[in-house]
Amino acid sequence: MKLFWKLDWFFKERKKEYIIGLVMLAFVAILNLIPPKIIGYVIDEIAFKELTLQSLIKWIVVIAVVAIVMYILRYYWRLMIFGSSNYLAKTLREKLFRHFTKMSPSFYQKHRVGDLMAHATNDVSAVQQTAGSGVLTLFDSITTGGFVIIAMAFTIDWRLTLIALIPMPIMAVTTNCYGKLLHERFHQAQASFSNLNDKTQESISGIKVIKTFGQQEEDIEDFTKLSNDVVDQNMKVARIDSLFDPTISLIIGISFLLSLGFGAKFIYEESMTIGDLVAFNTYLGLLVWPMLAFGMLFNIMERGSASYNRIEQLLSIPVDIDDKDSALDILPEGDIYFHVKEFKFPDGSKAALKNVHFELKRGETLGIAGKTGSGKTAILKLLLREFEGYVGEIKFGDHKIDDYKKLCLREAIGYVPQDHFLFSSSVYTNIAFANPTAAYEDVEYAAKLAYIHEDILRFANGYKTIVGERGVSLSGGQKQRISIARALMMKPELLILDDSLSAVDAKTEEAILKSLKTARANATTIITSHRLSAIEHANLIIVLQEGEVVEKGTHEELMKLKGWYYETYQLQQLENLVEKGGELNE
Ligand SMILES: Nc1ncnc2c1ncn2[C@@H]1O[C@H](COP(=O)(O)OP(=O)(O)OP(=O)(O)O)[C@@H](O)[C@H]1O
Repeated sequence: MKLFWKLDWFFKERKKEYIIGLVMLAFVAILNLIPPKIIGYVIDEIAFKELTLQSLIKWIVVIAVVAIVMYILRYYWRLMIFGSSNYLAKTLREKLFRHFTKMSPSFYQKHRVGDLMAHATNDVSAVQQTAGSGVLTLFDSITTGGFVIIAMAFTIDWRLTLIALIPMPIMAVTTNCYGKLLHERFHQAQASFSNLNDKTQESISGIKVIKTFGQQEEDIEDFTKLSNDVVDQNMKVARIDSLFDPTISLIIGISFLLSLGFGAKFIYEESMTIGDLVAFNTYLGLLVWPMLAFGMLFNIMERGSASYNRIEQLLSIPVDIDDKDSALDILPEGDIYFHVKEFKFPDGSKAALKNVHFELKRGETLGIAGKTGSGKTAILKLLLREFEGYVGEIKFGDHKIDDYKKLCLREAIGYVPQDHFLFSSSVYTNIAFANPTAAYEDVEYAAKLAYIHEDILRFANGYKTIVGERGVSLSGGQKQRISIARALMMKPELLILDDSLSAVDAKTEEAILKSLKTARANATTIITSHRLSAIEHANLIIVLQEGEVVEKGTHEELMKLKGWYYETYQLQQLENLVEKGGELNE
């Protein structure tokens, strides 16, 4: 029942609907008492040979009116209570989604997507049930049960009522035991559903890899294992859940037996009429539902509270990178000042960056080179404030990057990541992502700068072509260039290309870089690349090795150093020549 207290914020929000719904429910419970009483009267009138056609019609009319009023009230309380419970699901889903969008990449490193989806669907719907069926079963079992017992005791016979209630404490004790067992089992059932969800999500998104490696059978086997586990865990729940109905029916059966035996005795002693006993037994029949509802209540509450605990746990994880109270609501602009003595990823064992220092004037270009895993992307992630916890200082314009609102910082940076992601929508929507109301000309201009315009015109539906998961397959280079166009649409103060030209040929790379230079004359650019031709015109180039800057300067200065940069550049030039030679010979 603790869950009801935890959800009091929601019940307060929808107070009016719940009060109206519960008042209607109480009226239904009262009206429910009328038919058995009438049946008792009619039977006594028959027994005493007093029944007339007139009184029979009168009772039939009363029962019909009661039935119609109950019909209307039942419809409206359902609308009020079940309708309102939908809003709880909506609020929880939105809270979770908002929380997910605030979390940094390290949160997503620790939580699996399928698990998060299970929280937002299965757990939310279990909690929704508490606010719908849970409230109903609790209130209905108390009101209907209470009114029926009062009617039995005060309008028929209190002695028989007490006798009929003798088995009830046994029911209270057993259902309590079942409830405790259920709680733990529900937790396990929800956790195994999360695992299955995670597996499904991963298999569907990785289907191409699975097929390429011919791993379908193994994948199906893994899936079946998890699916069996879900069944096993739910069977454990069902084994306890199934005990409720038989236990309650048995106890009600004992009550019937006792009331029949003692009722017969009271009739024999003439302290009760036959009509009273029939009415009493009909009331006892009315107690079956509140008892069953009580059993169901345990099930709903335990499932709901296990799910609500999971949701609360997730929502209580603090946003690790958040705005300061006094965060600046301005877009950063100006020079970049990057001085990091040391940075370790939260779950990294050794420093990803050590003594990385550079300064970049507004409008300049920085090139970052180095072997794979040397820390190039780590620098960018710190600039984007995706990670914190470094020793040092990073400034953008006049302020440290953590002095700005995160949203402002990100709005000033157009980031084209290595692993670009396109949404399942049109090319146009993908490019205009940061500014959905952008004019067609602006989108086309950005596409032209990224050298993707011509390709787009060749697609079947031009800018309206659907791409992404449900759309046409694009080449790696096309995806990269659409991602660049998307970043350019922001007209960012700082453009970051994280190895974003790796899938385009050298000629296209050169053309893109040239057009960026002219179009973004006063804006700063950072390019990381394995192909040094992409950064050779940069104002400053740094070469990283195991997180440390080992070479720093302009292209000419680095060539004179005759170090890693020089050797790699020479090698790549040679490869270029060989490729061109190949082309000439063809
Ligand atoms: N989120 C992370 N958590 C822990 N360690 C990480 C994380 N991201 C990267 N690393 C580690 O930090 C080091 C630097 O990685 P980074 O991605 O910056 O390299 P990179 O130079 O960009 O490589 P590449 O050229 O392959 O993209 C690597 O050893 C990598 O394994």
